[in-house]
Amino acid sequence: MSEINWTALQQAAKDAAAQAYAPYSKFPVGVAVLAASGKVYTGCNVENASYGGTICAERNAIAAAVVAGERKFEALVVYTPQTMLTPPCGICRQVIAEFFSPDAPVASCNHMQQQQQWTLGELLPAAFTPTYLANSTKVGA
Ligand SMILES: O=c1ccn([C@H]2C[C@H](O)[C@@H](CO)O2)c(=O)[nH]1
Ligand SMILES: [Zn+2]
Repeated sequence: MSEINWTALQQAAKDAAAQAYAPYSKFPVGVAVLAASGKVYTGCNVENASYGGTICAERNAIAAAVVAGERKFEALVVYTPQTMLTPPCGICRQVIAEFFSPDAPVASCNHMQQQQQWTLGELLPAAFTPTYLANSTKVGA
């Protein structure tokens, strides 16, 4: 694994947060993901008048990377202009687990230059991953 440039990832996540569409929550979020290719992709939260249609910054960043051909990732950074450092929500943890290994770092940073870090395995232990599907036995087949 290459050395992770946290400062660059934090700046990319902050720039993405500036594009957040969050008129309802007023809670802008930006995310940067580092792909195994070395490229960085970003996403912001995109809310909807039908609140359940909202998509988090994490999932938008991962989707942007996937459409560019990426399938493996080394790090994810969340930026929020909040005093409390916010980890990804449950749905996003599941989407992160699809493409990140359990020991991959997931970090949260803010406008106060603070950063907190977890591994994906800490955020989502015993994750349901594609491995389980590959090992499935068809009942009745
Ligand atoms: O890690 C997080 C947490 C929340 N949100 C978004 C969803 C919604 O637009 C707003 C408030 O929950 O923040 C994210 O994008 N990422
Ligand atoms: Zn989320």
